[in-house]
Amino acid sequence: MGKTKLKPVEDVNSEVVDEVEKAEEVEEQRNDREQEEEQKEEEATKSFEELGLDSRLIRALTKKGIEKPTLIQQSAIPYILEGKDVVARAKTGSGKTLAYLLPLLQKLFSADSVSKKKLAPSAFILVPSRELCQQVYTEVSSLIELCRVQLKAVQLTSSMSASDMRNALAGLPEILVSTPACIPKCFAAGVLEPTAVSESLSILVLDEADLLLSYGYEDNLRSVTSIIPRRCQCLLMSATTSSDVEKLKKLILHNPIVLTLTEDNDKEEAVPSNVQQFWISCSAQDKLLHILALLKLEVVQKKILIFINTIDMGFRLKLFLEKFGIKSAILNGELPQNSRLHILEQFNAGLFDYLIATDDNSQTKKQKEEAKGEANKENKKNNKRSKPKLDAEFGVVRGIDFKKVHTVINFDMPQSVTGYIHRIGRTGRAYSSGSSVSLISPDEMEGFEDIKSFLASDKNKDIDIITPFPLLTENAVESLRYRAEDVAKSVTKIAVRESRAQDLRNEIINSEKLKAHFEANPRDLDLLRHDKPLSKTAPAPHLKDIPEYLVDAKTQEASKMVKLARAAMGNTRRSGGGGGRNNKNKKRSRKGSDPLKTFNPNGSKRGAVGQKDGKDSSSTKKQKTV
Ligand SMILES: Nc1ncnc2c1ncn2[C@@H]1O[C@H](COP(=O)(O)OP(=O)(O)OP(=O)(O)O)[C@@H](O)[C@H]1O
Repeated sequence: MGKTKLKPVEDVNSEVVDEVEKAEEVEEQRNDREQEEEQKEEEATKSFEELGLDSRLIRALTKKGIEKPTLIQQSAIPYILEGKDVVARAKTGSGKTLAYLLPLLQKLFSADSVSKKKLAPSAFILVPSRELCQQVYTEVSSLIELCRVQLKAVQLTSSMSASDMRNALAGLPEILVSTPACIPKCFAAGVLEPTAVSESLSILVLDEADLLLSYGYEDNLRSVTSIIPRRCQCLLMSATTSSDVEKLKKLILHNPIVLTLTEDNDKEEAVPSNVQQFWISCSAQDKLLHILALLKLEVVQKKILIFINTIDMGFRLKLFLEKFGIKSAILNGELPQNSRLHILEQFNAGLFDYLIATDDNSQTKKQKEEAKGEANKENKKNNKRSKPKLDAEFGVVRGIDFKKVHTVINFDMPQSVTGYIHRIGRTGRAYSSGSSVSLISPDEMEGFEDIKSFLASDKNKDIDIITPFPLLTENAVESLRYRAEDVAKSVTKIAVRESRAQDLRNEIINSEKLKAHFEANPRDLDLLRHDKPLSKTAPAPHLKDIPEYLVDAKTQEASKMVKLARAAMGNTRRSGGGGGRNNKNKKRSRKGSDPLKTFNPNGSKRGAVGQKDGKDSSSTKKQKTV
């Protein structure tokens, strides 16, 4: 039974038109900024050749579909090739990984390092999480393979046994990718000799530097820095600034070049301008209803990454969506490592469209302590209902390159501005575009205001960079209320607890299978699916399909446009985004196909919003935008 009285269509329309106008203003500003940015980039664009990169690397990049360097790559590569220590801060998704990997590899190409195998690696790349470790290792290995050079990279994780670590290092790799915790572990196990490291190490990279200390790696880093030779080149990469980065800078670097591609005085730059940010106000209980409306009425584009703050909420959401025939997968720090990596790979490969993730920002600090405590308690058998062990090196948000995510949904709001920036940064990577929708309950409003005021441009303080989501009418949401509330009631705490335990058991079994499978077929992605239903009963047919009479005309149109846009964007997607600024026209056409930028609640004809003001829609550049 609907609790809220439905508004007359005219009221809804005028509300939507107001939203449209506000959104138009923001969009105008965004367009101007983008144009300025593009102009700046065009003026400053250098090719990879001009940056002094080796032809083998350039060929490898071409094979990956990457043709032009991003701004941070243009700035950092020449300095790194010169041998300078560099601190680089640039927004999420701006290509920082290649900014250090390309010159690092080029330096190792030199005959000296290739011919004389050393007793310890020449380069250490230290990252805060296992997921990132895997990602960087995959990237560096593929570059080595494509360049056809005799270099070897290995990755170590602190869960590896001493003998596994010894085996990994036996081939005398030039590059070691790991979390900082592994290095002291290698020293303690006699797998690496500190003196050999002092002699061999020529490059040290600290990636996602802003996180390394907060993840509790300070002691580990100190034991590494105590043996770093003075001649070793040190690189520090981060997306946000923090006192931790300053601390690391002092601890490790010598007269570094500091490259800052996000400026403090223009903080909205912290989030890429190709990400449109929206919000929806609703009560905490109504969040399930709103996410159902967003997904079921298809007014947001896939693929979609949904952030929640607790593992239980993740399962509740998955079970809830499942009842409506929406399949999703879950990613959290309680899952075995192999499963996590596999879930990421499958999501990136496009095997499923919805991923529900908890991130480090919301829980890792607290849970890390729990994780450490759990590890210490591991042998105590008395606690029958002890919580599952969490991985202290889990980190799904920071630095992870989710491929082709179009929409990020904050089902729960992150607890800090930095957390928000990193979450939103999972879309709009490199040259692609994306959007975000945050569901804000009254309790979260204060934090949301903080985020908004942080992101507000100093130049335009009054313009909200995060605007109300325009494609969901109240009528459309209310039409689903009865079903949503009914189903939400059926997802009980017990059902959530049982599903969580069951999922963990399944993934532990999967993880063993995966371990063997990955060894035999490292590239095979299709062994196990992670978006299987948790509930034993199939979704009721009447919940799976929303009948047309329940959806108002505006929402139907919005949904149709989102679908069309998706198809169009799929067909016109640029490979790797590498065409960069040469593809300006393509960029425009992508934008033209984004319904969040073209939807007009007054009717299907584009330009009607401009016409409402008596302007000729065809003559106004920004007539269309929402
Ligand atoms: N020059 C380029 N042209 C096109 N795509 C690129 C380029 N450089 C990197 N990319 C792609 O952009 C995506 C984001 O790159 P990367 O993960 O290095 O970003 P990042 O700056 O490290 O982000 P974060 O701060 O979130 O870690 C990757 O998929 C990468 O392959």
